[in-house]
Formats: sequence, C-alpha cells, structure tokens
Amino acid sequence: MTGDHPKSDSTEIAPMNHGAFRILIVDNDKAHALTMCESLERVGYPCTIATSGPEGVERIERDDFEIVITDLVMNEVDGIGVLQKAKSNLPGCEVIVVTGHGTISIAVEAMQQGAFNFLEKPLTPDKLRAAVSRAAETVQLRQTNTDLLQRLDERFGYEGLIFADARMGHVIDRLKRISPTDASILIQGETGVGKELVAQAIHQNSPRKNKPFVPLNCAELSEHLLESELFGHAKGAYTDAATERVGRFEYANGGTLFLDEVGDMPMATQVKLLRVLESGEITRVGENKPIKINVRLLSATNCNLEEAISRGAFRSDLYYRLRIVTVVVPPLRERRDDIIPLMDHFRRHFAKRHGKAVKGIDKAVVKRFYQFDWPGNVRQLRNLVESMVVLDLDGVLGIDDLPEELMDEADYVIHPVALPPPSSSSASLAIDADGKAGLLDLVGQPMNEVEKRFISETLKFTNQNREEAAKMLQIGERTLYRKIKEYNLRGDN
Ligand SMILES: Nc1ncnc2c1ncn2[C@@H]1O[C@H](COP(=O)(O)OP(=O)(O)OP(=O)(O)O)[C@@H](O)[C@H]1O
Repeated sequence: MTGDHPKSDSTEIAPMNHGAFRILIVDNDKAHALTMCESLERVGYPCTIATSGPEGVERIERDDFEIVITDLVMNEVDGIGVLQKAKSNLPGCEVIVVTGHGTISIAVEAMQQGAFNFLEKPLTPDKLRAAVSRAAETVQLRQTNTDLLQRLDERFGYEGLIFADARMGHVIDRLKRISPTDASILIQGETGVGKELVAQAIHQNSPRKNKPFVPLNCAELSEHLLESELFGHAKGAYTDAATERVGRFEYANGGTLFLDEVGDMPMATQVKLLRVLESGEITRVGENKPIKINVRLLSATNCNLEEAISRGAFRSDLYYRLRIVTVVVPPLRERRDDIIPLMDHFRRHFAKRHGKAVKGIDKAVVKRFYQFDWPGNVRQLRNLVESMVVLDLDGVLGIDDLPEELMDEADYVIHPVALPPPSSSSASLAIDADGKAGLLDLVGQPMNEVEKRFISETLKFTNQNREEAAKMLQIGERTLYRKIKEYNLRGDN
C-alpha cells in the first residue's frame, strides 16, 4: 500500500501496465479494505486506502487516481458521495461501487451517477481483479496522450465540434436527425458553449450546404440598423442610405440565416420578422415591393425566452415559430469529458497557428482544467489555452502558466501575505534582515509545513479573525476552515 505516490507530470502515452493505474479504496471496514488492497497489489496495482467517506473525499481532492473502489454504505459521506466527488474531480477516473447491502435501486442510482460497475460482497479476488481490469482498460482508452486525442478528434469531431462526452453525443445525434429537414431550430445554451458552431454544423449537413450560411448577431445593432441588416433598404431610405442595400435574408436565399442572441431583438423587429416567416417574403426598408425568399432560419439564445415572454419582452407567437425544434447545448461543466479533448485540440491548433512547439500539457494542469467550472464555457477554455500557448517557454503547458482563476489556492499556491510595517503590530510576522517574512527558515521545508506556518502567522496577525485572514491569504473562508482543522491550528497557534 502506498500512502502517497509521485504524480506523473505529462500527458505522454502510458504503457499498459497495472502500475499506471492508481487505485483508491474507500471502505469503513478496514479489514475488508486491506483484503481488497492486498489482492490488487499482488497483481501490481498501487493502492491507497481511506477508511471513511470524508477521508476518501479528501484523498480525491488531494491526489490523482485512475480508479476508485468505494463501499456504498458509510456514515457521513456514502459511496454515492464519493462517486460524485470522483466524477467531478478526477479526469477520466472510473468508479467501482461495492456493497454488502445491494439492491437493484441503489445499483441503478450508482450507475446513473456514472459508476463503472457495481459489485456485491462477498468479493473474491478474481471477481475484484476482473472488474478492476475492465475499468483500467476503459481508463486507458480515455487517457490523455496526444495520439489518442488526435484520434478522438478525428473520430468524435463533428463538423469542427470536438466532443467526447455522452451528453454532447446526444446533442450531435439530435443534430444529425434535424439537419436534413427545413425546420426552424432554436439553439439554447449559455454563452460560449458553441451555439454558432452547432448552427454551422446543421447547415453543413443540410441540403442547403452549398448555399450561404449567413450569421447575424441581434444584440449588437440598434433597431434601425438591425432591420436594415435583415431586410435591406432602398436608396435614400435613411439620411445616410446613399445606395440601396441587400439584406441578410436576401444574401441567405436558398441557404440558412442564423440569428444569434435572438432574445435581444427589439419588439418592433420581432413583429416584422414574424410577418416574414409567415409570408415567406421580405420588403426592403423604404420599398413596397415584396421579395420572395427561401431561407431556413436557425436562431440562438443564451437567455430564457419563456421568462422574456412573461416579462412582455418577447413575442410568444414568434417564439413558437422559431422553436419548431430546440437544441440545448449543455454548459461545459456538465460535460466534463469534453474538457480534455478540447484543451488538447486547442493546444495543437494554437501551437500551429503561432508557430510554437508546445508538445504537451502538464498533468496537474489537465486536472485543474477538468475541475474548473468554466463560466465562459468553451470560449473561455479556448482563449485560455491560446494565451498559455503564446506565453509558453518550455514546450509544456505547466501549472505555473495558469492564470489566477484556475489556481486552486488551497492546493497549489500560497498567496503572499500583505506584510504590515514591523512596528504596526506586536503580533506581526517575523521579519528577517531582508525584510522578508522569516522565509529563510522555511527553505527546504515541505510545502504543507510552509502553508501551515503562513496560515498560523496570518491568524496571529488578525487576532484569530478568520474572515480577515482568509481575505489576506486570498483563499475562501471554507478553505481556511478546512486548513485550520487539517493543521490543527485551533486556538492559540
Ligand atoms: N465543441 C467545440 N469544439 C471546438 N470548438 C468549439 C466547440 N464549442 C465551441 N467552440 C469554440 O468556442 C468558441 C465559442 O463558440 P460559439 O461562438 O459557437 O459559442 P456561442 O454559444 O455561440 O457563444 P455566444 O452565446 O457568446 O454567441 C468558438 O471559437 C468556437 O469555435
């Protein structure tokens, strides 16, 4: 059994040997945990044991594992809790749930939450090893090496949409079914999830693919300009309309018009758009002559149109016209298995574009990317990888290259304490000759010792005011509470 294990540090191809699959066993029956550990270590799997749910969760937060085996029934945090933690924290990890109290309903729940397998006690070594071996094969398949990702790209990409997550797979299946039709489609999803890319994919797979795909963002233009963009205008229709202009509907004739951020369309324009959809004709601003058009309409929104309707900001009749079919693109945090293929895709893309030899991504970075919630979705991830590629010096995107928002301050960084002048507080930090906070005697100490000292000194400095200390350390209060407990820093330090 290994308490701690060295972290591997790149995304190079791992040979298929059992030693490459780090296993966490979570079971509050210590004897049972040891038996499982022994039978797996005999065939070369490195195992770590946690004898409670909370300890298992903490291990998952701290270390990397390829496989987690968890008992189902435990106090405080049960096997489902451990499963959820592993699924949200560990890239590509598989979880095997073990129970002596198995019922079909719990098994179903565990499987729905993403468990790889469900094993009932009593376990024989053969049964356990067979399950672990299958999980290892699956992990291996998904492992983040460049070649595999290249193939993932080719195999799972769909019209430029990179994906590997089952949720995105369902979206793509839906796209394949609706693309060949002429139905109006409303694409919903948070900003940056890839709605425009989805619209392009629909067009590319429709009979209209050899005709234009014309996008228009409805949020960027005033009512006046938007109508002119959509329908065109006659010469002299406005003071500055020196020439006549063809609108996007006419440009898109025979093809597809994509209205992005359709929820921001002014009410007056909504009325005109509805009329166009009902009649199949447009009239340029300042003209009377209707022009027949044959356009498929795709639209996208990141706001809740039903709520906009109830506020009176969006017409319900237009809404039902736009959403003959809807496609919902989930946020990236709800399809985490897309994160690693996307980051590697963008690494290669931007390395090529900027002429940089960026060959890999540090495993710790992969883990942070996987855990991060990506409020700006794929766009945020793309921009971040681009800036890391541009700034990279050593050919590997490392943890030091990560910007603040992706650093888990608790695990990876110790923010410097804002030092007060030495005389301002009797409880100030120890200052050495260079004015540094006693740093020299910390050199050579393990990182957790350094962290403990910093937290302890900061608490002294704030007279044990934890809120203030958390602010100074730039970590969340909850993280600070966890650290205080972990380092036993209660009371006087
Ligand atoms: N699955 C994907 N594979 C590859 N690139 C993607 C994927 N999803 C999004 N992107 C890229 O992320 C960026 C944002 O995507 P896109 O503009 O389609 O998002 P959006 O949902 O339309 O955003 P907004 O709501 O702000 O208009 C684009 O550069 C796009 O190419």
